[in-house]
Amino acid sequence: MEAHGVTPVVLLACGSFNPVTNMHLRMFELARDHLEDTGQYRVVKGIISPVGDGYKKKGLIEACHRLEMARLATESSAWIAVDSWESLQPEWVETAKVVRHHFEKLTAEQESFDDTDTVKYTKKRRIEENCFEASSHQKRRDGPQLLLLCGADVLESFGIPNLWKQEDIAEIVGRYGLVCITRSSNDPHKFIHQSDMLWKYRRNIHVVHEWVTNDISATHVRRALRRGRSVRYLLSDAVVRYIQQYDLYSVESEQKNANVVLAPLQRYTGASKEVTAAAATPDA
Ligand SMILES: Nc1ncnc2c1ncn2[C@@H]1O[C@H](COP(=O)(O)OP(=O)(O)OP(=O)(O)O)[C@@H](O)[C@H]1O
Ligand SMILES: NC(=O)c1ccc[n+]([C@@H]2O[C@H](COP(=O)(O)O)[C@@H](O)[C@H]2O)c1
Ligand SMILES: [Zn+2]
Repeated sequence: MEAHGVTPVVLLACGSFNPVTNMHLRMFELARDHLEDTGQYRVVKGIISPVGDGYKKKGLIEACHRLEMARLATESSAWIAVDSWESLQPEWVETAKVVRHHFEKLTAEQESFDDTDTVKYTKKRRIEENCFEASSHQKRRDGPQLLLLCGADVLESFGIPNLWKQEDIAEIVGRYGLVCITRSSNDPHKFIHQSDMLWKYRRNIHVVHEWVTNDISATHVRRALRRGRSVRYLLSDAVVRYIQQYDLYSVESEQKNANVVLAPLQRYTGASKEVTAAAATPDA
């Protein structure tokens, strides 16, 4: 039983995880501390959802390896797990759809958990209320609230033309909510202030300031690996061993999708699959 007024929360992080770094895991810890410190939330679970190969990002290695590395990295966590659904889809899946999928899964789990006559009656009444205003529709049910967890670069990517559909951004921040971790060179507060849509839903966006600036990025890690440099302590030891075992990151692997347009840009612009200089994948 939750303390009165405390909302259980599940955090969902979508991304390439190519490979998963210690900073990806830190994001979850930072978000949990921040949310629980408000006294309003209790974070019950964290989910890492690696993107499918259909995303076509430059240097993106096979999902099976990215999934396995994420599994190894989360083995020592009691509350963060990896979910393979997104990465197993044949085509790239919009993030709004991934969030929806996990929300429906959580709802189904909750329903099978509290399937008693009394609860059935309450649920029937809720269905009749049929209210979908902002993230309040999540709070009307007893199940946890689902929040998308991301770094400030992903939030700022909402402003890149033809990368995100406006209705998807509205659904993510309006219906579910977002936790955004600051990242060097990004200013999420300024970005929210400058966007009418994000400003409208600002109460659903939790900005977490990372005071111990940590600029690990998977791009830096892949660069170090193909130069034969150590990446120890940037990734968990099990992930480092796995990368060595399968010799995962090389000059060749970085050329994967080098001539292919990123899936969302292909989908929203109808661009041909071949890349032109202007449509090259943005790096983080
Ligand atoms: N150092 C960091 N600080 C804050 N957020 C981060 C950091 N590294 C990754 N993230 C966030 O983790 C999520 C997954 O990111 P992603 O897999 O793209 O990692 P990345 O390190 O940015 O990789 P790449 O360099 O390949 O883009 C994104 O929401 C991203 O913003
Ligand atoms: N329109 C969209 O839904 C959209 C666009 C761009 C990236 N994304 C997602 O954001 C994440 C970004 O990952 P990267 O930072 O590794 O590119 C991925 O999970 C990707 O699927 C979603
Ligand atoms: Zn990135």
